[in-house]
This record gives sequence, structure tokens and C-alpha cells, in this order.
Amino acid sequence: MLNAIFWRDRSATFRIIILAALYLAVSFSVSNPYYLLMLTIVPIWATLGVSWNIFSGYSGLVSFGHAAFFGLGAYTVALLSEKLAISPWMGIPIATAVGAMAGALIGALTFRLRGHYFGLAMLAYPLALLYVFEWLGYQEVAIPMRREAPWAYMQFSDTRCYVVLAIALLIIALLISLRISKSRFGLSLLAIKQNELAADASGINPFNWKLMALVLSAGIAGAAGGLYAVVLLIVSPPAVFGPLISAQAVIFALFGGVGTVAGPVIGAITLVPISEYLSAQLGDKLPGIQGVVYGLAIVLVVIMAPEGILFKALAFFKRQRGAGTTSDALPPMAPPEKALKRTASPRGNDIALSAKGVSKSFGGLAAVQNVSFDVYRGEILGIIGPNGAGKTTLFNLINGIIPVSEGSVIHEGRDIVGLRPHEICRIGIARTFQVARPFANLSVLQNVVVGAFAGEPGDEKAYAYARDAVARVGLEANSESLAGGLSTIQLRLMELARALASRPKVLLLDEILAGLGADEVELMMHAIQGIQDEGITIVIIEHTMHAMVRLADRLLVLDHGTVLAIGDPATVTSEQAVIDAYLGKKWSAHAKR
Ligand SMILES: Nc1ncnc2c1ncn2[C@@H]1O[C@H](COP(=O)(O)OP(=O)(O)OP(=O)(O)O)[C@@H](O)[C@H]1O
Repeated sequence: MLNAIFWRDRSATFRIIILAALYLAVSFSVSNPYYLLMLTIVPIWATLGVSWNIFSGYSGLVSFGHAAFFGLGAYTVALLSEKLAISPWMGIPIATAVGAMAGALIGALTFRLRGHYFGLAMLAYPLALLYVFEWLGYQEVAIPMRREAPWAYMQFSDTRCYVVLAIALLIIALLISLRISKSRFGLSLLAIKQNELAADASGINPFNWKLMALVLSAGIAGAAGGLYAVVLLIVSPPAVFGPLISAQAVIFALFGGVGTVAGPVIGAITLVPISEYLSAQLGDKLPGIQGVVYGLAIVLVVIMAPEGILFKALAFFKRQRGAGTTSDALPPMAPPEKALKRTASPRGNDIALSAKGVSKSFGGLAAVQNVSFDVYRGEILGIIGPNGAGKTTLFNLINGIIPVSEGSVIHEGRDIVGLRPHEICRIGIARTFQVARPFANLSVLQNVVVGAFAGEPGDEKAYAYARDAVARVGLEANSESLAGGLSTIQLRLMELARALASRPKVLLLDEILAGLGADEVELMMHAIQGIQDEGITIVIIEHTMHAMVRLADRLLVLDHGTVLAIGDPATVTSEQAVIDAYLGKKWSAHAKR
């Protein structure tokens, strides 16, 4: 819910402008040069924090290397000014471009790595640049004084002008961040952050979105570095590429709230003055006191408000306002209106999907061996088989999560083997997962719209498809609820809606009835049947045989990675080999009754 409040806040731009005006009003009442310097660097660090957040906060890939972009921006402005007499008015936009290009290069090189490996690799870039710039002899680059045209060279006698520039840069960064947080870009990044595999299978290309985020983020960091050089007039490798710079970017966002627009600003406004003040007072006796302040801040945040103090404060105010109410409680699911009744199968001879000799081995284990079958358009094909038979692996092969060792998968005359999951989703094959993979911090509608983005470039239409899909599974009443608070059946229905929102022709459902109570199974079966009635072809993996024989038009039995039987449920479930391998004697005794 907190996120929903945050996302939909249309007055955020207005609030940014008002707060910036207040900040400037305070600055203009200050004349002490040290305080003015502080008032200038706070928004510069806040901008760096916002830039970090645009990449790491939204995508979840932690960058410990934002000093690389900041430092490149600072050196670009300083060197252009010193060597070519190019004004920072030109230098800062160039620094932005240099930062963005470095982001593209570093992203393309480093996105192969995941998790901690990515974070560690990012550490290396600013360190490498630090030594390169020292080796090049740029230990200290000073921006020369241009007394002949100070304004043209961004050299103001009234240092309050720098506060205005720093605030202007921060406003631009915040507006970009705000725009991202509410856009397809931000939702796609948050989906990647919360579950990259599910995002990929929902039609999102993780590499492209992450690269775009890093380019944008690095550009802003470059601009912040450029302005920093203008304000301090001297640039040295440790001051702009040093580990504390990258750490500050991370810490401000962590302190204020990762993935929020205002979090890094709150972090910078709180921590920079404290650390600068302590450094000025105690720096002689306790060198490195800044690092201690940042370290303590992180320890406190991790203990008291791991989600950042912004979320903590919002939660506190919400509790104060809503004490005694249960507004977050989810409405109960509506029971099915009518009993499940199989209509004549809409199946024809048209083939929607075809597996031809599909095989997959994991080392010595042949998980799927030479599997061939057709799925007819409009049918429900049930896949059954003992644990470890290769059912989920077969789905993973069809939707491109794992590469096929041998064989082909044909959809609409095309072999789709080799396509990535998001490409397979886009051509009309969507799936749900055995273990639900929700984007927990997004609302139900936001989760579902991520699926709609796959095939629809227009946001309005995508939201229309998402609302329609939410309604088709009966979750309208929960569309604004956070996915993290849903019950099992609601989660499963939401995943179904997310798959539906991509407007699939073929839907792969992996144990969608698992963990549901008897009434919930009925509800889900109604939803599935409704989807089939719309003409969508369904392949479903399920262990609940009583549901399967009612739902499926045909059954395919997998055992030890091979097809044991395929045909109509009555015939397949009476085959001795199927009873021996999977159903057991109890089933045949029950079936005979
Ligand atoms: N990524 C992997 N690496 C190694 N082995 C794997 C991998 N994925 C699956 N397997 C193995 O392949 C076999 C088939 O697994 P799979 O999950 O497809 O079975 P399943 O029929 O879906 O089982 P269940 O009904 O329990 O979900 C199992 O022996 C499993 O351990």
C-alpha cells in the first residue's frame, strides 16, 4: 500500500519545487562561506545518490562503482577547462555524455555477472580509473580563473549561485527519477529487481532495461561530478574516484530508502552535514571520521529501518492515521457462481505448439529424452508424471529459460529454440511458475501490467489489457493491493492474469493448483476453463489427478524424461504402464468404483 501511495502521488513535482525554493531561501539568508559550500555540496551528493538509485534502487543490481562516472565527469570538466578553455556550461553536458558512454561500456561488460559478483566487479572500475589518472599525471587538475568572463566560465563572485546550480541539477535528477518511477521503465526495472526470471518470462528484456538504467544513471553521476569540479576548482583522483564517493552514493539511498525518489535526498541532507561538521571539528585527531559516520548510519538503518527511514516514517504516519482500521485487509475471494461444467472441447486439428525430439541433459542426467507431442489449438493438454519426471524442465525448454540440448519446438511454423524467454512471451507463449514469482513490492495491477508491456508499446493500452486480465481472473477488488500481502490463491490468480495480459495464444501453467484448498481449486479451475473458452490453448502440469481428469482434454504422461502415454484422460488413466509408474493401485481401485 505504501508503494501505491508513493507511486500515484501526482503532487510530487510540486513538492519538489516548493522544497527546493525553501532550500534556496535558507541558502540566501546564509553568508558564511563554509556553510554555503556545505549547502552546495549537499544537493550535489544528493544528485549522485539519486543517480545511484535510478540504477541500483530500481534494478536491484548494487553498484559500488558510481565514483567511476562521477570522477569521469569531474575530470572531463576540469580538463576541458584547463586544456581547451571550454566553459563548464559546455563541459557539464559533455561530462554527462562521457558518464553515459562509460555506463554503456561498463554495463555491456559487466551485466554478464550476477549478484555479489556484479557488485564486486563494479568496485574495480573507479579504482582502475584512479590509478590510470594518476599514471597519466593528473594528480591535481585545477580549473583556471577566468577573470575576463567569469559568468561565461561559471565563476561567480556570489557563491550562492552555485547553490542554485546544484539545486537545479538535483531537481532535474529528481524529476527524471520521478518520471521513471511511474513509467514502464521503472516498473520493468522493479520487476527485474524483484524477480528477473519472471520478468524475462513476462516479456521484459532484462539486459536492455538494465543497460538503459545504467546509461541514464551514469550520465547524471557524470553531471554531478562535473559540477563538483566547478565548485571545488581542483580535481584529484582520490577525491573523485575514491571508494568513499561510491560508498556515499549507496549509503544515502540505503539511509533514505532504496527505490524511492526522495530517499537519497533524505540520506544526503541528514548525513553530509553531520559528517562534514565532525570532519571539520575532529578531522585532525580522528582522520577518516566521515567513514565512521557513514558506517554508523548504515548499522543504525539496518537495525532500525532496513527499508530506509522514508518507508519507516511513511509507515509510522499511516499507522497514526489509520489506527484501528483494517483498510489493508484483503477482501475475501468470491466463490464460483456456477459448478464447473465441461463443454465440448473446442479442439480442432490445428496445431498450436509442437515439440519434436526435445532432449535436455544436466551432466549425466537425461532430464528430458526425445520428447515429441503436439498441442492442438484451443485444447487443454495436461502433463502428469512422478516427481522428477521432467515436467518443469520441459516447460523451461519450451519457454527458453534453459537451452534445449537437442530437438525443436515449433510455434506457428517457426522453430523457437534459441529464443530468449521474453522473445518467446512476445510471440504468444506465456507461463506461470510452480513456485509463484510475484513482484512483491508492486501492486496487483502493476504486476499484471508488466505482462501487458510485452506486446503493447502504448502504456494506456497496456493498462487496459492489465485491468481486463485482472477482471478475467476475478481480482478487481485487489488490484491496488501489494502482491506481497496476497494469499496463495490470489497470488496464483495474479500470475495467471500477468500471463494473460501478454495476450498469449498458448499458456503454460506449472502446478497452478498446488497449495490450494478444495474451494480454491474449483475457483481456479473455473478461471482456467474460462480462459480456454476464450480460445487460448493451455498446457498444464498438475499432480491433482481428480482436477486434471475434469479439466484436461488430453493427458500426456512423462516418466524418467520420456513420454509414457498421450491421449484422452479415460484411456490414459486406465493404461497399466501409467498406473504402475504414476497413478498407483489406489487410483485404479478408485476409478473402478
Ligand atoms: N537446472 C538443473 N540442473 C540439474 N538438474 C536439474 C535441473 N533442473 C532439473 N533437474 C533435474 O531434472 C530432473 C527433472 O526435474 P523436473 O523439475 O523437470 O521434474 P518434475 O517432473 O517437474 O518434478 P516435480 O513434479 O517434482 O516438479 C530431476 O531429476 C531434477 O533434479
